[in-house]
Amino acid sequence: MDEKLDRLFKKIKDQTFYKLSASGNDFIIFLNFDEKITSEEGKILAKKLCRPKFSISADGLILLEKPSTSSASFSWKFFNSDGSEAEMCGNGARCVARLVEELGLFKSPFYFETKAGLIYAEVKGERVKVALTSPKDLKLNLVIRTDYDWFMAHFVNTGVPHVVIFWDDIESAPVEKIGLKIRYHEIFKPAGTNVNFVELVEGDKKYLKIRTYERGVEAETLACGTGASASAYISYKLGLVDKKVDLLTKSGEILTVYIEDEENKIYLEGDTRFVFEGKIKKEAIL
Ligand SMILES: N[C@@H](CCC[C@H](N)C(=O)O)C(=O)O
Repeated sequence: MDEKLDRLFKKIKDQTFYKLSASGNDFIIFLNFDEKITSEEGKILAKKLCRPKFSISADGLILLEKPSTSSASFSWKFFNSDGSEAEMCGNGARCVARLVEELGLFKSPFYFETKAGLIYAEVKGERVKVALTSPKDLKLNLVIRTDYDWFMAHFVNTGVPHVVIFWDDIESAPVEKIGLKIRYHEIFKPAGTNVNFVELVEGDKKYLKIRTYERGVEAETLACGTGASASAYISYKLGLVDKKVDLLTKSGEILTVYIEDEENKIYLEGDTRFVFEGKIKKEAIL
């Protein structure tokens, strides 16, 4: 094992890590309130521990840390499984809120700090509701040309960037083929974007079907909270759905989004699962 990894393993070998899942979007979480694990080490841990088959496997890794403001109970650093740091993660937010409540660290409702801003969380057993940061940079009716085809799409930032494309039959949506092309499309440079495919249900303004190609996972995930929120918000702005929408995710679980347009607020609610806690073995980071 190289010296850097050896030093990192010595730092974390006696620490408990936690694994939680929010509608199939799963995360490894460390309590890093002493900030022993640096950001650079968080990036390494995400890339090593999120690997399926060779390690724990997850869509992202989260370090919980002290807040920089008294209006927050804690802060976090969020890393995608490719090691890239993201400003926000809706399902990750639901998982950390469930964890800190279960561990008795904080009693919800509370706020916590992310790079996108303060996130409000309410925990009721396995069900967690979070308020995202206000949606920004809304762009409707974009024509996105790729070397494969052109697409009518919409864009909004719900803490992280999201493109939304309406698709007739979600089962047949080329999520990874087209997702990849749009995720890196020049109009979204340099940060890139997540890409959501959304199917409307005839005559039902309370229900959508969604699949998401996720930036930083560089694949389709089973659910994406900020993606569901972006898709519901854009559908609402286009007059296609009501203020409360249930979204059927790839995992088969339902995420519910509430749009408080007057406050420019989006609430995301769904179930969470607390699936594991334990210590890391050295081979998990080799
Ligand atoms: N799955 C997350 C999104 C996490 C961040 C995303 N991968 C990005 O880098 O933009 C969610 O539930 O919002």
